[in-house]
Order: sequence, then structure tokens, then C-alpha cells
Amino acid sequence: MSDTENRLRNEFKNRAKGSRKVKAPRKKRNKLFRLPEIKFRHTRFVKILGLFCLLISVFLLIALTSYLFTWKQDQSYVFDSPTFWKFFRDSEALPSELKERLLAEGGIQNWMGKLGAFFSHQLVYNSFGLASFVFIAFFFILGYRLLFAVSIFSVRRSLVYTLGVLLYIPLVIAFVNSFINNSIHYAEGVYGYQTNIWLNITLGKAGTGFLLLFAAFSAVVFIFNPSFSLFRRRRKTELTQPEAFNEEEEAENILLEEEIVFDPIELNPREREKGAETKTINDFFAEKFGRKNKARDGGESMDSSESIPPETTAGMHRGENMPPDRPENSRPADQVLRESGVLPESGNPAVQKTNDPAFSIEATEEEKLADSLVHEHGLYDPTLDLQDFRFPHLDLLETYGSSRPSVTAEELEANKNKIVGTLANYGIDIDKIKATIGPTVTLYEIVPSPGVRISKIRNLEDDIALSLAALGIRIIAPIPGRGTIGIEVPNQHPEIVSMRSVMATEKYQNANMELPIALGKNISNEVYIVDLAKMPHLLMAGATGQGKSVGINALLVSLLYKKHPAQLKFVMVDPKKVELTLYRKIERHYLAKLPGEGEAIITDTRLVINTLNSLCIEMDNRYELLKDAGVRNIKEYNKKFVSRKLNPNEGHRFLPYIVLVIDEFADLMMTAGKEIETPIARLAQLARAIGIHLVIATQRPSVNIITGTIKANFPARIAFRVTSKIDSRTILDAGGADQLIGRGDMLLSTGSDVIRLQCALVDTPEVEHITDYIGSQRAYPTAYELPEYVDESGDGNGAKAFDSENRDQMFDEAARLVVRHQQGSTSLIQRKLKLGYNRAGRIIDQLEAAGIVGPFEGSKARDVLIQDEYALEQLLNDLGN
Ligand SMILES: Nc1ncnc2c1ncn2[C@@H]1O[C@H](COP(=O)(O)OP(=O)(O)OP(=O)(O)O)[C@@H](O)[C@H]1O
Repeated sequence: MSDTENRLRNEFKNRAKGSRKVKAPRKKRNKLFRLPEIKFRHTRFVKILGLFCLLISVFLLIALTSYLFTWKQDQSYVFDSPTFWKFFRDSEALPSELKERLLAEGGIQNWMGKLGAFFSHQLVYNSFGLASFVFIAFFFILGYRLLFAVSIFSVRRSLVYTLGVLLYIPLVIAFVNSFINNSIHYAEGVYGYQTNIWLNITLGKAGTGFLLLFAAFSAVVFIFNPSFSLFRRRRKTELTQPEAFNEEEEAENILLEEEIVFDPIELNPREREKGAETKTINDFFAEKFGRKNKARDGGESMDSSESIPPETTAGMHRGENMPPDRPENSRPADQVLRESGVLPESGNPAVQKTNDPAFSIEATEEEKLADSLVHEHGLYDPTLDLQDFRFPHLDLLETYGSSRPSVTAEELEANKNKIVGTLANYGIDIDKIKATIGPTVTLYEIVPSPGVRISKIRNLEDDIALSLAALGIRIIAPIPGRGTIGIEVPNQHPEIVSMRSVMATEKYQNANMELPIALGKNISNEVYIVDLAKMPHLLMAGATGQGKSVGINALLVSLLYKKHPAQLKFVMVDPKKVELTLYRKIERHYLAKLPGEGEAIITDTRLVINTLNSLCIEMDNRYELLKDAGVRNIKEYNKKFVSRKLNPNEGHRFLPYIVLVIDEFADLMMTAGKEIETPIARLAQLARAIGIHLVIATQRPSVNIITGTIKANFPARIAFRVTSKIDSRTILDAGGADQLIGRGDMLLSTGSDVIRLQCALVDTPEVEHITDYIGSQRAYPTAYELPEYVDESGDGNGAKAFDSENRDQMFDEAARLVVRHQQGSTSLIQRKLKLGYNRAGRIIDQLEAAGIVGPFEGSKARDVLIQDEYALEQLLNDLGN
């Protein structure tokens, strides 16, 4: 994918330069090229406009402030100038006594000169009085929004508030002033003064007073909604702090790609080309293809006889902190959820309209009920339990020196000469050679002369590498889909890609992904972000000291900056007992563990097995919930839950994503083998839809650790430097990882492509700052509890044993119910016997153990193994004895 983008970008640049060697792109692509051009101009224009608005804001701030002190001196000039233009053009046109006074007083006093004096006078005296100060805020908000593409306050809302302030405040001031004799006359402006007089005549003073009070009251009601309990504060993530976006600007500059095209005949590097456009193309693609959001889901099967209670207090922590009534909930909730991708951009799915006149669907009873609940209480907000939670901010991260690649022209020239020379030695002529400078390596892309066979170059791979004599050379012949040959040569002074520079980019900040991971930068120095939810699992390998732990930290940190504790939980396994301990501090925010266990970060193998099995149970439970809700995946499920279409009394709850991170997988496989492999494979196969994702790292990428089963289920793999070609093949099914240079230099394989990336650096102190920051905030009472798993490994046949002593009191009744309906479903038991989901789940497990229902089968109901009630009664008797 990134290759395609690269290709488009490079060809685009060549076109721009009019390079004679580039083939004319096909017509269809032409369209793609032209579109971004419009976008560049557009974004530049918008930025300039933003800057201009900020300028106006500053201008007004100074001019209006100065007006408070200088209005007396300046006013007569503004008043007495015969025309507007004359006032600005020359003071000659002024009446003579005014001219003299002007000279004597040293000219216009306003700190912003004539322009300041004029506009302040027009705004304050002639229009809205002191209320004109609101223009400063308005232009600031508008300018900030346009320049940094960050909304600190909705522009539409600022416009409404500005108008409100302009219309209302002057009236109040004029009204108050009318009781005071020596008031300052510019305070209300002409508008306030005249309108107040007219109101006084029409309504009298008392009437005017009441009207103003009424207007104030209406404004409060309009803004805060008619319930008069406590107003909810707006939740604002600190990610959108202004500093963050200064960083963003900086990162945008950093992003400028550097590319040099050599002409083998002249052997002179052409001038470097600025690459701001490059980024915008990516943005263009991201915007074009990345932001499609599905509309609402289809039918559902909720029992209409049961009503959803207004307060959906379900959820992992069952609403301990949830207020009984939530006015004003709907706006922040849907804002929060839109941010987290649970809702489509366009707003509440429950009230989305279709434009198609010929076809309309009558809402079902449940939908109407859900709509009315949403209308009354707003959307369910899972983050409400920790509504004050503040996301970590970018200042907790380090900037590591300069993040511009420092490859000199000499270095490029020398490498190019070596490449050209070496190839010439083997009789290979080249047409063109092009360099793309990345953070750690520079890619020299060679277009061979017509008639040169690529296989010839491929055969010479080792010779070329030898004569270039540098560690880390990787030859890609041909670069897939491009017909050129790539030679990656390490830079003499590699750049450290700081996590801060990656996270500050617009690409990460605006990433419309479920679980965005900022991995680092690619060969073109562009920020590379992937969605873990789409991967859907990740295998990482690399020899010791090559950057694996840093990679895991980068992954965890990227998620911590984007996901609220209500939306994401980690299960951490760290057999080495050192790497992940820092995350202990965020246990009650982000970690999940088995009930009754002390430590959330698991180091003991036995416990790992139990946890993996517990995750399998969680997966099965979630599948049941999804099935009951009639949806296909966690995103649709949560969307439905948030729109209050799922009844928490039936066990439904908001489902956070769960990311399982295993830091050293080899240790586990050595000690427990199949016991680990089986649940891992099961989770990897099935857990994608229900939001459980696995990240597994290992130092020893041998075939007995990364087995065929594991490999088959982990299409996305990352290789840091490994010691042998065999290891590289084990991980990536291709060589190359043995040629990496270490320190976070890595290859990402996503099934089809292998991409070279420089991992973003997050050092231990940074992780510590982040976990301290999160850890110091209010947390849930406990870590997220995974379902209980009873270890039955001592039991001969491996099947779950039936424990007659501990069977649930409702066991017999549930058994009869299941047999009567011939349907082995947890939700049936729950609904008919009015039990909680967990208890019903336990009972169905007991029924399975007793041989009454079959095993869990994904989306299907379990088989009922007992045909009639007579047979069941016999069985129950036997069990009783
Ligand atoms: N992305 C990176 N950028 C710059 N330097 C890095 C990067 N990743 C790792 N390093 C350097 O390499 C060192 C080792 O990295 P790291 O601890 O991640 O290795 P590791 O593969 O986890 O080793 P081990 O398996 O022994 O724990 C780091 O201390 C750091 O100096």
C-alpha cells in the first residue's frame, strides 16, 4: 500500500520536474495526480487565511485595548475627518484647527495608528460598545482552526455566541447605564444606546428589564439544556493542546521528503526538492479512502416485551460512578464516541435520515424505544465512570536531537558513484538513479537501461553488497510493481525517530483507526501508522538488543495516547519480569487480570495458561453477546449498545478492546508448548471480530517457537535485526532481516508486502512519565476482571468435569428449560430465569460439563444433547446421586 503511494508520489515529482526519463503515466492515474494539486493550493490558502484571522485578532486586541485609553484624543479626528479616505490618506484634508491640534498632540494616539483608531471607533463607539471585544476571540478561534486544523471551539458555535454577545451585552450595559448619570458613553455603542431608548419607550424600564432577564434565561436554557441539575463539564483531551500542534507543524516540516535524482551522464545531483506535497498526497489518500464510515446496522432481535431501563449501568465496572440522571449527556457522549470511531462522522445513527423518497423503513418498537431513550438520556457514554480522565500529553515524550536526516550531498554522491561503478564493472548500464533519504537508510532506486535483465542484477546481489561493503545493505530486485531495482544503503548518521515527532503529526492525531499504532517512519521519511484492529494480530521477533522492547513500548504508548481506559484493556505477559513492569502503575486504568490474582502483569507460566483460557471464555461470551445483538463485530455491537438498543439487564455491556501482549514468547513455548499454543491459535483465529488482539514478541524466532499454526494465524509480522537468514525466513518467509542495522531498524510484513521502517524510539523514562501521569489519576476500583477459569488440567480426559456439589441452584431448572426449548443458549437461560449474564454463562458451562449441551460453536447455539425431559430427569437424578 505504501509502495503504491510512494510510487505515485515519486512519479508525481518526476512529472513536476519534467524528467525526460519517466514514462508518461497512464490516463487513469493522471486523475489521481491532479487532485492533490488542488489540495495543496487549497490547504495553503486556508493556512494563509488562518494566519490572517489571527492577525486580525491581534490587531483588534491591541487597537481595542488602546482605545480604552486613547479614545478621547483620537475621537475628534475620526469624527471630524470629512471622508473616510481622507482620514487615511493625508491630514491635509483635515480642518485647519484640527490639523494644528493633531500636530500639537503628536498625531493619532491609538497604538495601532490610524487604522486602529478608525476601526476601534467604528466597532466600539459606533456599533457595539465594549461587546466588540468578542471579535478578538472570534477571529482567534477561526484563525487557530484554519491554521492548525484544530478545533478549540466549534466555529459555528463561536459565531452564534459572538452574535449573542454583540446583540445582548450592549443592551444590558445601556440598560444599566440609563440609571447611572456619568457613565462612559462608548460602553454600549450606538446600537446599545439607541435600541435601549426604543425599548424603554416601547416597554418601559421594567419591561425592558424583564425582557433582558428573559433573554438571559433563554440563553442559559439554550446552551445548557433544560435540566437544572449539575452541568457537565466538557471533556477535552490534552492531545489537542496548542503545544501539541506546534509540534505538529514542526513534524510537518520534518516530514519534508528529500529526494535527489542523479543523471548518470552529468553525475550531478539536481537540486533537492521540497516535499510538503508528498505529505499532502498521503493525506489526500487517507481522507479519500480512510474515512469511510458505515452507516447504521440492520435489523435486530430484541425482546420487545422487556423495556430497557433508562440507565444502562452495565459495563465492566457496572457504573459505580454513574450519576442517576445525565442531562447534557448526548453531546459529549457522541463527541467522545465519534472520536473513538464507534459512531459515524455524521452523528447519531438513530436519527440518521435517508434521502430516498421511494423507500422508507418503519422503525420497530425497539428502535423507537431506543430512540426515545437516547432522546431522553443521550447516548450511553462508556467513559463516564472516569469522565475526568486526562490523556497523556506530548510533553511527556522526549525530542531526540534533530530529527532531520543528515545525509550530505557528498555521502550521496559517493554511494551513487560506488553503485554506478560496481554495476558498470558487471556490464550493467543504468538509465537513471534516484535517491530517497530515509531516517536510517537511503534507497537508491535504479532504472536499468533497456535490455538489461533484472535477473542479472539479482544474481549479482552479493557482489554488489560486497563492493559497497556496508552493513545493512539490502537489495530489492525488482521493487514489487515498479520494475526498478532498489538498493538500501545505511546512512552514516542515522536519525533517531522520536515518538514525539511521530505522534505530533496530523496523520497520527487524526488517524481514523480503531487501534492506531505509530510504528515509526518509512524509507521516504513518512510517518507510518497501522491499525492493530485490522492487522489483526502481530508477531514481533528480533535478536536481543535490536529494539524489540522499544517496539512494544511504541505500540503500547500509541494506544495509550488514543484510547480511554473504558475503551481498551491490556493483558500483559512478561516472563522476563522486567520489561513491562512499568505498566503496573496503570493497572486499575488499563490492565485486565484474572479474578483474585494479585499482579496484573503475568510472569508465571501456569497463570499465563489460565489467562489465555480465560480470554478464550471471554471470547466465547462476547460471541454470544454479538449473536444476541445480531451484529457481526465489536464495532457494530458497541455502536448499538451506545444507542441504547441493547438491554444491559440481558447481560449486554460496553465491550472494551483487549490487547494481549506477550513479551517473551519463546520462554512460554519452551515450558508449556501445546498448552500455550492451542489457546493462542484459537484466539488468533477467532478473536478478531470481538476485539481481542494479540501481540507476541520473541527473541528466538526458531521454528519450534514460531510454529506453523502460530505463523498461519499471524499475517502481520515485524522483524528487527536477526542473526541469520534462516531466522529471517522463519519470521518473514523472506530474507532481509539479517541485513538490518539494529537500533529499531525493522521490516514489517503484512502478508504481501515487506516494508522497511525505522521504529519510533520511546525510552524507559518516557514510559515512566506516561504511566506516572495516568497512574496518578482517578482509577477504577480494580483492574478489569476477566472471566474465571478453573484449571482442570489434573483431570484425565481433559474435558471439563462436572462438579455436582458446586452446581448452581438454578442448574436443574436451566437444564429443563434448555431441553424443553432444544436450544442451548445463554441468553435463553438469562431471559427466562432472569439471571445475570455471568451466572447464566456459568450454568451453561455446567450444563456442558454434565453432558446436557454440546460445546460452544461460535455463532451457532450449542447443541442440546438430551432429547426429551424424561431422559433429562433421569440424568438429573444420576447427577444428584
Ligand atoms: N527505535 C529505536 N531508535 C533508536 N535506538 C533504538 C531504537 N530501538 C532500540 N534502540 C536502542 O537499542 C537498545 C536496545 O533496544 P531494546 O531494549 O528494545 O532491545 P531488545 O530487542 O528488547 O533487547 P532484549 O531482547 O535484550 O530486551 C535501546 O536501549 C536503544 O538504545
